[in-house]
Amino acid sequence: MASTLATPAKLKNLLLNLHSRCIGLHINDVTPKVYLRLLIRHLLQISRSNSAHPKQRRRAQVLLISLFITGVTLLSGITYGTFKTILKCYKFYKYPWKRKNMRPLIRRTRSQMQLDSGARIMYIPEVGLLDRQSLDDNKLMNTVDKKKRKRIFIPPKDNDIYEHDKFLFKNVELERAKNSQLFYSKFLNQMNVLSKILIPTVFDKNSLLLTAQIFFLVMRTWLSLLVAKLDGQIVKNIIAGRGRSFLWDLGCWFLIAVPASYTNSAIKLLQRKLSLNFRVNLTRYIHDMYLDKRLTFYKLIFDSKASNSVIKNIDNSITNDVAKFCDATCSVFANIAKPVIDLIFFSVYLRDNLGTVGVAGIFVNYFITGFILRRYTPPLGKMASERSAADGDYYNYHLNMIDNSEEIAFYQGTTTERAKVKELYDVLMEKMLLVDKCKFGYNMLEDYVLKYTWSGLGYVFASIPIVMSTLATGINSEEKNMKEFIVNKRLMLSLADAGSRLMHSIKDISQLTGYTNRIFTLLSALHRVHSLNFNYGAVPSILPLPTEDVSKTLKILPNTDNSQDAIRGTIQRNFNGIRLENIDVIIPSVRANEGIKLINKLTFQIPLSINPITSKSDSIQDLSRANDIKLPFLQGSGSSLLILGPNGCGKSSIQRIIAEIWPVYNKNGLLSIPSENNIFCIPQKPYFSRGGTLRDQIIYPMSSDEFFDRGFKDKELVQILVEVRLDYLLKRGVGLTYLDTVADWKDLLSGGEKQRVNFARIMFHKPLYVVLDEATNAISVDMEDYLFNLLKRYKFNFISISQRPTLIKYHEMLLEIGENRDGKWQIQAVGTDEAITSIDNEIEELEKKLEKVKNWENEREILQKKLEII
Ligand SMILES: Nc1ncnc2c1ncn2[C@@H]1O[C@H](COP(=O)(O)OP(=O)(O)OP(=O)(O)O)[C@@H](O)[C@H]1O
Repeated sequence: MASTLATPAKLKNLLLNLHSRCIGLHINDVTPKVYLRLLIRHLLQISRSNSAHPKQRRRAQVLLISLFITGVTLLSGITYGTFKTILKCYKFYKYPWKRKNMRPLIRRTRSQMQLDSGARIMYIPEVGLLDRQSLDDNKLMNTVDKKKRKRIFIPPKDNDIYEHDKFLFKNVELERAKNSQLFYSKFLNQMNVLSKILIPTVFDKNSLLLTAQIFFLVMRTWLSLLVAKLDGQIVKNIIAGRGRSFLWDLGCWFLIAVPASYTNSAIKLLQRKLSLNFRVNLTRYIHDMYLDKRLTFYKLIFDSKASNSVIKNIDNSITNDVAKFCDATCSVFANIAKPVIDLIFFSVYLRDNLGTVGVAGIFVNYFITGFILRRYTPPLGKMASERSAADGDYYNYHLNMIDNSEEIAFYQGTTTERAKVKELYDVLMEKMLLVDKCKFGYNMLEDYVLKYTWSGLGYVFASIPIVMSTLATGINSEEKNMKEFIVNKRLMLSLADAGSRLMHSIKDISQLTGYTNRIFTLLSALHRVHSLNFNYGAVPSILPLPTEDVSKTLKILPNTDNSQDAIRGTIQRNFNGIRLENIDVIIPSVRANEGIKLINKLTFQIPLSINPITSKSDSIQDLSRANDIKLPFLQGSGSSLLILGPNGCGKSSIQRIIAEIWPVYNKNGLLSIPSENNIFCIPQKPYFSRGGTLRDQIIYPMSSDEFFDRGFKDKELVQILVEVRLDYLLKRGVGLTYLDTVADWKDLLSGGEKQRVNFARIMFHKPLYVVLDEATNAISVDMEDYLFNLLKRYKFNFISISQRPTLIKYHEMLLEIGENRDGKWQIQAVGTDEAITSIDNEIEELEKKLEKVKNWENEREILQKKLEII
């Protein structure tokens, strides 16, 4: 009993003694209320006063800083907790339906909204980590519905930035900086340009994160310094057998451990967050150029660097390379900043202990070893880039196989495909193994130098001051020496660690160089193609194709001297019709207008007569009217043109020129087209978006969000499906649920059905002008007849491209492209419906009469024979 009573008294005594012995503070009669204030005031006093004992002063400083850091950590934790609690209470009252487990009054079904400014707001379901792990997919979807959604604001695209950056990229590409600078580094120049995308302004969120990271890095180094000192102090106390001081220092040790562990986690979190933010910025930047109205994603195939692996496997570049680049940038920054800050702090501190010569010795050692390591670093950047390319090739080939699985199965092409996949896999493995093989020797050298040589030398340098002071004074104070040695050794090891991390980062920088180069190549290509002056890869001074005329082959292109001027045709938009005037249809290539010419000076227009005044006003009205399904069908002039010609003569290329995805090279070529809402091009190969519903396929390229936003109803789609005779598809589901079915429609629908969906798209969008490329070649004759009559009934103006003359009867005009591939063509009016029907009838009558000719001849012979007998 006595001992239990004595224990609190003993503890109290210990605490009082600790205060008075370690920092000279007497707290016998102090109440807990005033204790903290008194302690801080006393610590401040001692740490400032020159008369205080140096030991006490240092202790006071350490304590003050530890108290400050712990206070800040606790305060930020409490503030965050309070904020979260207030937020929860607010939501609890703001959304009563959540409390009562009811449905909200207005339910958001769509994932994004477009604002007037061009900005978008997206809603992403937030599902906690635990929920994800414990639920299967179906349950997950249900839970997502009930969980809160995260709101993401995407600012509108600023086109000026892209126009401005285009020149920055071009300058670095042309290496203009090389001439004006003494030291030129391609990597640094590329990184300089890319950094403006990663951190656009000084006050950007990312620069704040970066500052926070630097702050925590400095704090980490400083805390390590404190820990090193405390370590030495603790060892000294143990050896001297000072229990109280030992306990005091141990208390400080645990106190410092709180901010130290917080700092380490914060550094990792900030590095990850920064990397993700960089990825968001970069991906957004790429998407803005790659997926916009200038059709960069299509035109990239014509870029001068289209054969580069970065552009060839652009899917891999946009997804994998961007992520790797952002991770590598952040980790290189942390890997360099950490040791550099360590080196500065530790060397300043060590200079007091080891002297200038000692620190200089350490740095000379660093530089020599750094030089050796740099000398033997394998070209990791290049290898990383090659490995990434091989990765992309392998992945892409698999993707290609998935896309064309049915075709390959029909051809029984498994063996060939397997050989190709194996070859690509072997290349990938070889590249990966090569990287590891190259790293093997280097890692050995690195380990020997950094781990063992440096720590060995560390012991030498750490022992220098002890040996020197022992020699000078002749006294060997074990206790003091032990403390000094422990502190110096810890700092030396930290310094060696910092130095080795700096050396390790040589390898990381080398890898980063590879990724930077890939990303830079990707962005330069995107800038080139996105530019309004994109010249479809025209290169000046390229010889024209060899022709029969030898003298011609020797001639250097006159028109492509300046590649910017390669495209000289004129495009007139918002025209109330489609008109081509003197247009040379040329395959885009490096030879520009000297490339392969498919059709010469093509000239035609639909409708036949266009009033230039109505053209202007109609095009403005059309923008608001064209897509409104509630309005009756537009009563266009119903003109039609059929383009006939043999395979490969350039029929689809005319459609490409009308759709503005191929250029008009010749100077006197004039292309006049309606506003983009009024023209609809149906490509030869039907396209179906992946993972979409049947509704998404019918309304493509409109999104289902827009469909509902604009007040369209499913029943209108049903009406359209009835028109194109696809309504039987709906019977596969209950009610209209089949419209919501998500499937791989490209594989699910038959060839003819796919083409009929194309007609449903036309009926839904109701453009004034339609260009159809072999849009009915998989459809039966009676259905084809019905669909063309449908187009005529609703008075669409349409251009059909085909090689079947049977389609002539559905068109008013016929454009025939020559059989001889000499670029010649002719256009003629086919006539009205009545005329064609009458011609058809006449032909039929004549054919019937011809069938009877034989009978008549037989009859004549019989009659003649009878006459002879008589
Ligand atoms: N991106 C391209 N690069 C190089 N050549 C191309 C490209 N696109 C088309 N061509 C070539 O242009 C020529 C005309 O192609 P186009 O698609 O216009 O033919 P078409 O008359 O529509 O033939 P078909 O009736 O078989 O569809 C073809 O010889 C084709 O190989």
